[in-house]
Amino acid sequence: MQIIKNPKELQDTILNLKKQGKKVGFVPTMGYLHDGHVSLIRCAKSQNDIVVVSIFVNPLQFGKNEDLDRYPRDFERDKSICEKEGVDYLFYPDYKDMYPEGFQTYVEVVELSKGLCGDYRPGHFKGVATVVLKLLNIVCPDNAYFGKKDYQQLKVIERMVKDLNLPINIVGCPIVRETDGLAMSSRNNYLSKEERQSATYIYKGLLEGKKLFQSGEKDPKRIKEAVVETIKKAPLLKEIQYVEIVDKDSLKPKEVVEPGDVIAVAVFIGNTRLIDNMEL
Ligand SMILES: Nc1ncnc2c1ncn2[C@@H]1O[C@H](COP(=O)(O)OP(=O)(O)OP(=O)(O)O)[C@@H](O)[C@H]1O
Ligand SMILES: CC(C)(CO)[C@@H](O)C(=O)[O-]
Ligand code: BAL
Repeated sequence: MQIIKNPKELQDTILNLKKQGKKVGFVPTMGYLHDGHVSLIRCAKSQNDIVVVSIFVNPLQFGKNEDLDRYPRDFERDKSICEKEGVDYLFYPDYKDMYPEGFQTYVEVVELSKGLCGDYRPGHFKGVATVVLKLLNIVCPDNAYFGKKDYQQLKVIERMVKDLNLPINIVGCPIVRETDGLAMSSRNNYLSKEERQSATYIYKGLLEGKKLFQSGEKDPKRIKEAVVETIKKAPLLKEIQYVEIVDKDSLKPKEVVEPGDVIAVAVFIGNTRLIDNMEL
């Protein structure tokens, strides 16, 4: 596995490989890799000749009072996971490589960045779209892999790729969960033992919502109530930011719930903000 820090060097390397007819798969991450990331890497391995993983904690997508400084980082550990998974190139740029002096170009996917996390993390999806467009332009992949755990992010990126005619196939991958249902996330690392236990109520809440829908309920208010009531049982719950039932493509709230809609939640367990969702 080759580790490359310089964007131009990676771009030249990949363009050369593509001239040789190689198919390139790309998995963008912020590092502190877990089995959710590994599932994306394995999917990329199975569908491409060359796999590129990036690790970059993108300051542009963090709000002023968010966790940029304490976001977990362990490059050596990430490196050995990537090596073990057969990654070909690990892109590990510095801030100044991604945002050199004078940087002033941003991308905004206007409507899909509103609602859900967009309401609680102003500017977040502008930061995500901008860095992902840069990464896609640097890596020039045929396929790029994103987890459905960050459902709104996936939709924002799919839309950006479509709107800007990028010749890239975006692949959405299933959520990987711990055995008790908690969606894997680098931020789970912040949780104390008691908070980790409380966090299991998020998945339980989503399951309650799905169960109610499967029993015939179509009123989003009732389904939301069932989700909220269950999540409220979490002893160390600090705040439920949102529980919404949305259309899987437009992310607009539903009046009548249908198969394919998505229940999306964001909660604080202690000081840790966790998101999750479930397709109905
Ligand atoms: N449990 C998971 N299952 C599937 N994909 C995941 C999972 N967790 C993260 N991903 C995906 O991995 C990619 C990189 O995400 P990121 O590095 O931010 O990890 P994360 O665990 O989501 O971190 P965070 O705690 O910041 O949300 C994204 O496409 C994200 O959706
Ligand atoms: C897509 C991404 C790597 C952009 O920084 C990040 O938002 C993430 O890890 O989900
Ligand atoms: N996993 C999405 C990146 C973020 O929360 O900033």
